[in-house]
Amino acid sequence: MLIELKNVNKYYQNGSQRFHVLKHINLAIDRGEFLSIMGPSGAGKTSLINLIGFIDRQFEGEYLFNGKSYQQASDRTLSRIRNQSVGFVFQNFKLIGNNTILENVELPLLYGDLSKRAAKPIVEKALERVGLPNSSQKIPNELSGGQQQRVAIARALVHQPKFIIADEPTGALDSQTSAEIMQIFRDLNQQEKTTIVLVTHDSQVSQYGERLIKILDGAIIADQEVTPRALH
Ligand SMILES: Nc1ncnc2c1ncn2[C@@H]1O[C@H](COP(=O)(O)OP(=O)(O)OP(=O)(O)O)[C@@H](O)[C@H]1O
Repeated sequence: MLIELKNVNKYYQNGSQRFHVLKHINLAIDRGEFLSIMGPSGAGKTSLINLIGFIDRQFEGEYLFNGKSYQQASDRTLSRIRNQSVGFVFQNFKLIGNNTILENVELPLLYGDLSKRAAKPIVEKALERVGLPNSSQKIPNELSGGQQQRVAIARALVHQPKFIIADEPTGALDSQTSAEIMQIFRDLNQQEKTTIVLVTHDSQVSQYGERLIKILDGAIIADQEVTPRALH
């Protein structure tokens, strides 16, 4: 199992108030899965993926990644694991505006100690993979929203992470562009066996995955297979 959460509980402390944001979460995600997470605003989706993505480890219970717990690891170890293992894609792309597309996408490789010269062909290939050849010298503002999200996907993929976390990746896109972006995720999952954990409000978008969990008030209330029929 790639990811295993065992009886995870999380609380936010605000002054004297203690808020139970994740309740008894048991969740196992295998290599190669494409899991969508749905739930209303405030249900705890972001809290859950922050934990899975090694951003947050203030929780009770167990998180095993490749069978190993990092709950007691140093901050340095945790960021190393995060940089090596996870590719993040966000709703608002989070590209660096003053940097070229090449500079944005090469970052995870430079963190991994590759030289710029060695990174360049890998970046070009990743941009081609997401349908954006010949744009590496542009800056993000010269691209459409959908194109910027393609760049963000290339950046998330370029260092071959163990899994991708996509947090509302279509939230800022029109429906046609959303469908194009979701098709890229589906292709990555089906052709390259990329493990994907996707958060969405949009039930249409959740149908691109193969498994759907629903959370409500911090608890998983459904865990179901997405049938191909549901695609239409
Ligand atoms: N740092 C924090 N301190 C206290 N409460 C918090 C904190 N972060 C989130 N919360 C609360 O926890 C609940 C769950 O938040 P979370 O962001 O995980 O939900 P979400 O499902 O991702 O919502 P959205 O879809 O709006 O992003 C919300 O009620 C939120 O107000």
